[in-house]
Order: sequence, then structure tokens, then C-alpha cells
Amino acid sequence: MRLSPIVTLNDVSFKYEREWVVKNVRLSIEPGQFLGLVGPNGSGKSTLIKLMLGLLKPDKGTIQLFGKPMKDFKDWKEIGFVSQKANSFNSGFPASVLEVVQSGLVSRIGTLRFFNRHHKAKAMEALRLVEMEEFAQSTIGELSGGQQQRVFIARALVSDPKLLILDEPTVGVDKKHVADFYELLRKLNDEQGITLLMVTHDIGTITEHATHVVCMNKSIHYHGASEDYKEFSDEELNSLYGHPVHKLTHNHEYDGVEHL
Ligand SMILES: Nc1ncnc2c1ncn2[C@@H]1O[C@H](COP(=O)(O)OP(=O)(O)OP(=O)(O)O)[C@@H](O)[C@H]1O
Repeated sequence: MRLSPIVTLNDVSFKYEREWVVKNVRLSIEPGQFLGLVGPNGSGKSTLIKLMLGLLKPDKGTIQLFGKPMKDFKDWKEIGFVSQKANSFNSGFPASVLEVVQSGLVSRIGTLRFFNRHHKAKAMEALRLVEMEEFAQSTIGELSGGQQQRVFIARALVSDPKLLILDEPTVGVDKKHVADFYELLRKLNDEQGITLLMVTHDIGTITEHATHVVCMNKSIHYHGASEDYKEFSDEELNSLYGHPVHKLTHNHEYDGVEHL
């Protein structure tokens, strides 16, 4: 039996005020995919994610989650979300890593009840997955940007989501830890079977890790296997991005040209 797509966007368009920022987007995310969402600044990537999370309502078109129309979808614990600003706690923020991860269960237990041993075990299991269990009692603000990002992934994983959405998760992560971060995503995708959607500007690297790439600039300009994305010509990318971009398959030092 074929499983329903996890997310289906049917000709979705959206405008904040007068200008359309998402135009006629038709897109399916299939179970098991690791999808990289790329595009220039202001091209509508975060807006598209907010539409998928039901935080914004399409002006045109419809969205289905796990085969259900958005308005009938209730099982929000199936979708984990790690936002762009997740790793910016200051050092004085008074919560332990374990408390931050357990807070991912609040919607399940209700805010007025206490966490029990089972909830703590779930939180520790999620911390183990992201290899942060030894920091359970640390204060969140003491950790590096990359470590905080892992804790927020654990917070999103604690309710056993089938889809994990990450909005620019490598921002603020030390360059030398980015490879470890992708290794964690591979483990979640391959071993835990979690479908991933990741917005990123780190385009040279995403094509090496994601199974599929979507390149958007209000509308979708490319959607397909990462392998085939590499066949996009520099001229096509220049016209899409509005400035010079080169495709590379390895990380290079920044030289003033955006590398894809
Ligand atoms: N709340 C808002 N009200 C009005 N306009 C907005 C709002 N949020 C975003 N926009 C505009 O919508 C457009 C798309 O923004 P969005 O953040 O979705 O793009 P993005 O591709 O995620 O950008 P970036 O890569 O820079 O994060 C931009 O022109 C932005 O200025």
C-alpha cells in the first residue's frame, strides 16, 4: 500500500500585504525523504514553512498533512519544528537542558500537570539520540550554539514526530561542527526513518546530504533528486538568484560569490 505524502501543497499562493511572496506552489514531501529547501533571501522559504505548519493560511490553494486537509489535521505531535532562532539563549536563561527537552511534551500532558518518570525517560532518550545526554543537568545558556541546536532538536523529537522541519539550523553552529550536525540528520533520516525538511543557505553541502532539493523564488524553480540538481547550469542559477552564483559540491572559503 502506498503511504500518503506527508505534506501536499496544491497550487498554494500567499501574500502578506499586496505582494505575493509564495506563488502557485505545488509540492509533495514523501515519507523518508530528506528535502533541502533553498532559494535567495526573501524568496518565501520561511513563509512556505509557516504555511505548512498552519501558522499562516494560504490565500489560494490547499494544503494536506498526512493525507488530511489542514483543517481536519489534529495530530500536531507528528510534526517537529526547530526554528531559526532556537540556538540563541543567553547564558543567564534559567532552565536545564532536561527541562527544555521536556517542555516539548507540554502539549501532551497539559500545562498544569507535572512531568513524571516516563516523561523524563522520553526526554533522556531524545537527548541520547542527539548525543547530548551527559549535558542533561547543564544550564541551556552555558552551551555552544551547536549544542543548543541539538537540544532543540531533542525537544522536537521527544513527541516522536514523523516529519522534522528545520529552518536554517546551521546558523550559529561552529563551522567545524557542521559535518557532525549533518551526520546527526543522516542518522535521524536513515536509522529513525524521520522525514526531514531543511531550509538552508548552505547549498553546496545540502546537495551532498539531502535526497531531494527544492529551489524556490516565490514559485518553485526546481524540485527533484539532489543528484539532478547538480545539472542546473550556472546561467540558470544566476538568473534565479539575480546575482552570480556557482555550483560547488564541496565547502569552499567565501570569495564574494554565492556557491551552490
Ligand atoms: N510578517 C511579515 N509581514 C510582511 N512581509 C513579510 C513578513 N514576513 C516576511 N515578509 C516578506 O516576505 C518575503 C518572503 O520572506 P521569507 O522570510 O519567507 O523569505 P526567506 O526565503 O525565508 O528569506 P531568508 O532566506 O532571508 O530567511 C520577504 O520579502 C519578506 O520581507
